[in-house]
Amino acid sequence: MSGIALRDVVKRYGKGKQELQVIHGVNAEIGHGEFVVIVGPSGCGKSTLLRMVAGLEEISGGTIEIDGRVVNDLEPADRDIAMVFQNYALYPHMSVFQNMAYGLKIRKMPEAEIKSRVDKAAGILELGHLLDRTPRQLSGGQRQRVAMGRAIVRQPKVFLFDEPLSNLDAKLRAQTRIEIQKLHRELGITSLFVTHDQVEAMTLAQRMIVMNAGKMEQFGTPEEVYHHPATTFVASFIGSPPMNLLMSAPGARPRSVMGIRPEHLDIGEGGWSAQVETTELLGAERLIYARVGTEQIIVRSEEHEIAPAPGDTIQVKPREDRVHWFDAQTGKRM
Ligand SMILES: Nc1ncnc2c1ncn2[C@@H]1O[C@H](COP(=O)(O)OP(=O)(O)OP(=O)(O)O)[C@@H](O)[C@H]1O
Repeated sequence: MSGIALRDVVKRYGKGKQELQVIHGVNAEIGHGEFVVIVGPSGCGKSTLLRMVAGLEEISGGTIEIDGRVVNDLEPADRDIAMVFQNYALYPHMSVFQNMAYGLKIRKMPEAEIKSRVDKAAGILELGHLLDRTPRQLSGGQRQRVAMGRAIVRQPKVFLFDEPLSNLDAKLRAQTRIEIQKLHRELGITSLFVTHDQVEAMTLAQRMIVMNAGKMEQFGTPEEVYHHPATTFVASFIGSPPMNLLMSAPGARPRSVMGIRPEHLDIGEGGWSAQVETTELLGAERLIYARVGTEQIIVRSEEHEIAPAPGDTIQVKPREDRVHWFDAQTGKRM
């Protein structure tokens, strides 16, 4: 089974006084054919984790297995992985065909097999009509597809993606996201995908690893992570706008943080009195920024539901079955 297992994985950079631990014992089992996204803020260690799987960074502690085999001491070329980077790293003087074929050529694969693999990948990625162009003659999205094509032709056990969409504009990013999903459905190759963008993570992942400061905060499906965040960090990182986290709202419990998503605060009679500070119309919905006592809250309402002005008082009521409780000290879900 060509899954990936991370066991107590640790990373330290530097030596002696300069030593800095950036990954603190990560454990995760990624199933055969699964698409897993590693998401977290800048500097949380997600690229480092991916680069350790790739063999581009030494593993300071623990083990990484690919396909049931410990790869800690294997060179990147011997790990049967293919990586797609943010900067596509295409050879500018080679054609699209040559770029996609290059990795197979240096492995001395027969010409006919190379041609058949490149043609097949070009078909899947709709690059067939561009094979004679050089990267300069392509759009950003097309270049990214060539970079993916180069990974596909290798027929690796595992795909590793390091923020591959971050150089594309918003529209192209959404399109390429759909292409990557399609590709995964067709090829079913175990994939690890790094991004700092929670929307990208939610839409692409079968399961996601949420990282914070070198630790794994949660590993679950997008639904689990959204509806049952394991910590206050996950609650505020996933979801836009983030979950309201309140220490002193009416009904608060001692030493606890109450969590309630903006869409789970109903406007109407009863509940909390909230002073409106400002509102934002986003099209079909409106965000209302308000104050309950000393707490700041965000309410998400339907556009037609209510249009309060700054200074207005509205009544908001948390849906009881949608309230989350976290330990105020540890931030963990209770
Ligand atoms: N070669 C290095 N030497 C020392 N520290 C490093 C090195 N590479 C990364 N780090 C540190 O390790 C931590 C994790 O970095 P990493 O690049 O994995 O984060 P990231 O989550 O991928 O961030 P980003 O989204 O900004 O790329 C950071 O604090 C970073 O400064």
